[in-house]
Amino acid sequence: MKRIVVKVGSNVLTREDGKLDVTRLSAIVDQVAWLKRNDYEVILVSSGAMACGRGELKPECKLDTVGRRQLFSAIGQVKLIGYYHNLFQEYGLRIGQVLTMKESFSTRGEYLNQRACMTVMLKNDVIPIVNENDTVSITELMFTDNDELSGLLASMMDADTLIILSNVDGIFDGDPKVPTTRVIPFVNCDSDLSEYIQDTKSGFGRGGMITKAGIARKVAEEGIKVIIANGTTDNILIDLARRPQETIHTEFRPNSTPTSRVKKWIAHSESFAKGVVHINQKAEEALKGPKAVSLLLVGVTAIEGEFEENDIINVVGNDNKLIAVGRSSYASSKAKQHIGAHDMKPLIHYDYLYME
Ligand SMILES: Nc1ncnc2c1ncn2[C@@H]1O[C@H](COP(=O)(O)OP(=O)(O)O)[C@@H](O)[C@H]1O
Ligand SMILES: N[C@@H](CCC(=O)OP(=O)(O)O)C(=O)O
Repeated sequence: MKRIVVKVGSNVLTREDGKLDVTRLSAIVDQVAWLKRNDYEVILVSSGAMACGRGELKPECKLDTVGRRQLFSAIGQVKLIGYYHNLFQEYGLRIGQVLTMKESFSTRGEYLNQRACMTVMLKNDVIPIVNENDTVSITELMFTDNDELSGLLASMMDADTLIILSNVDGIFDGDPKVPTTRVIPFVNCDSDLSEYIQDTKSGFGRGGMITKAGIARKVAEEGIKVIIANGTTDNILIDLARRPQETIHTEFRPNSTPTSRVKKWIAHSESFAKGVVHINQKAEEALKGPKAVSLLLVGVTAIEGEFEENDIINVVGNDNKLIAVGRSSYASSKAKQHIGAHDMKPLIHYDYLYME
């Protein structure tokens, strides 16, 4: 059985007037039902709460961005999940709602709890329908958008494929509005797409194509195939499953050596880091080299923050650019005492070191 995470973006589910496109939502349900009949396990990450709420009421007074988000998503999520419930029920399929937030993945324990929740649903043939809990996740620890959430889930659930549905056919080799630009069919983990992607977002989306491509690359590096395709195209999910070669999309080719489960967790934990470790040029070269190496204290030049053994820490080079994320084998107090020291156990063992 193949496990797929399907992310349906705001732009797929929103009409031009900002309200929910029920016809499109229904078409997505039809396609997911087809996937289920064809032995795919599906986790659906669905945006659309705001779109659903927007059409429901006119606020009594002028609201700021946070207030609007809280109000509309609170009303909208109920309606959104109601549509999914009714439409999937027509196919005899059971759904479950998962509202989550970035903080719910911040420790290994919480991460495993989220995984257990999804696993028990899949085992019982329930389709998880996931969205960020927009009513309460308003801090800087918000997901950039649901692309980030779907990448995290695909990685956490060891999915075979992550399909990100947006309102474009894939990543274009220039501005998608220019008629001469074309969709890039394949992207390798090490390709640089920065010259192609514009810093524009479609009407109702949050992250834009830059974050989508960043997430896609990270997930593909972990050994999961990532597809970016157009969710407004009829039967796109069925066509991607049945005749991918003839179906327009961008595929991020998965790395052939899959990442271990614990590294996958670390890979998506950068924002929960409790400390920052600065390393010298030689250490940076060693980490980036072809051999698998641990980070030794001898290459460390400075340590910021207070952390305990097993906390997540970020590793930066001379230019302060993030090089790696890892799990510390020391508390910061002890590590700071031994900066530059030889013959000590590694600060981050290779098994717990994820290179950016
Ligand atoms: N090179 C590119 N190829 C495709 N889309 C691009 C590119 N550069 C920028 N974009 C923009 O990214 C948008 C999709 O991202 P986003 O607004 O976050 O959608 P969603 O809500 O579906 O996640 C497209 O509508 C397009 O305007
Ligand atoms: N959680 C929000 C959507 C977040 C968002 O816009 O994400 P995206 O569809 O990736 O641009 C909602 O349900 O309205």
